[in-house]
Amino acid sequence: MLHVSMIGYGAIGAGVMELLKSDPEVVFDVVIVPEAALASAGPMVRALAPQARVAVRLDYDGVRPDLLIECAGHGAIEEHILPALERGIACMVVSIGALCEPGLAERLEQAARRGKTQVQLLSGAIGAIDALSAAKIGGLDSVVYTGRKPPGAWKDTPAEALFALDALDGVTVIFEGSAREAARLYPKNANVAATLALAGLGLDHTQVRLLADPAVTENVHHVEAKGAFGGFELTMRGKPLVANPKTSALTVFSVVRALNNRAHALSI
Ligand SMILES: NC(=O)C1=CN([C@@H]2O[C@H](COP(=O)(O)OP(=O)(O)OC[C@H]3O[C@@H](n4cnc5c(N)ncnc54)[C@H](O)[C@@H]3O)[C@@H](O)[C@H]2O)C=CC1
Ligand SMILES: O=C([O-])CC(=O)C(=O)O
Repeated sequence: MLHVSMIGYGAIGAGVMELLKSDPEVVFDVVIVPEAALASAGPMVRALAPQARVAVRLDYDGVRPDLLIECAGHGAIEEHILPALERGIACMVVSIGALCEPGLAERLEQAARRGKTQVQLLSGAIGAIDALSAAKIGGLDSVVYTGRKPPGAWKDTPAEALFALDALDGVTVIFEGSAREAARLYPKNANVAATLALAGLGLDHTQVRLLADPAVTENVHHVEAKGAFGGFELTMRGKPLVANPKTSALTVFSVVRALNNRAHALSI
C-alpha cells in the first residue's frame, strides 16, 4: 500500500483522486491546499478519500508519506517539494515548466541527493519521453516542438494582451523561441515544452512554437526529434479537461499511471 500526500486539489488533483478512489493500493493521507481553500476543499476531498486530511503543509512530526506528489503550480515546488526532498521524502512533479527558472532543476537534484531520495518529473500531457531521453544518450541534433491550442486556452496568459483571442480567424503564432523563454512567459501552457527540453536537448536548445488555432478543439502537441538514433515525429491530440481547458486529460492519466507504477507489483 502506497501512502500519498498530494499538493493541489484543482483540475488534475481532483481528477487523480476520482480515478484512484477505489484502489486500495493507493491511499491519500494528506491533500495540501492554499489556506483560503481549506474550508471548501475539505468536503470534496473527503467524499473521494474519507481518511484524507486537508492541510496547508506537511506535518513533518507526524506520519511521513511514502510519496509527495505536486499537482498545484510552480510556487509549490519551492514551498513544499524542496523541503520534503531534504527530509528524504520521494516526490513527483507535474509543474515541469517551473524548472525553467535558472538553477531550480539543480536544486531539486541536490535536495534529493541530500535526502537520499528521488524526484520524478512526470511526462504529463506528452508522450515519447522515454524515447527522447534514450535518444539523448546517443546524441540529439534537433528537437522542435509545436503546441497548438484553441484561442480560449490562451486566456489569462500574456497572449491576452497581445491578441484579440475571441476574434482570431486563423492560426496565430503566440510565441516562437527557446523552451526556457516559452516556459518563463507561458508557464501554464509550456509544461510540455519544458518536459521535452529536460528530456532532450535542454531548455536553451529546444525550439518551441506556440499557436492559437480557432480550428482546433484539442491541445495538439507535435514533436520532431533527430539525432544519432534516427528520428521521430509525434502528434498528440489531447482532450482538454472541462475543469481547466489549459490542461489535457492525459496529464491526469499520467499521474495515475505513475502512482500505479509505484504502488503495484508490475510496473509499465
Ligand atoms: N506536465 C504537464 O504536461 C502539465 C502540467 N500542468 C501543470 O500542473 C499544475 C496543475 O494544473 P491544474 O490542476 O490544471 O491547475 P488548476 O489551476 O486547476 O489547479 C491547481 C490547484 O493547485 C492549488 N495550488 C496552487 N499553488 C499551491 C500551493 N503552493 N500549495 C497548495 N495548493 C496550491 C490551486 O489553488 C489550485 O486549486 C499547473 O502548474 C499546470 O501548469 C498542467 C498540464 C500539463
Ligand atoms: O496540454 C496540456 O495539458 C498543457 C500544456 O500544453 C502545457 O502545459 O504545455
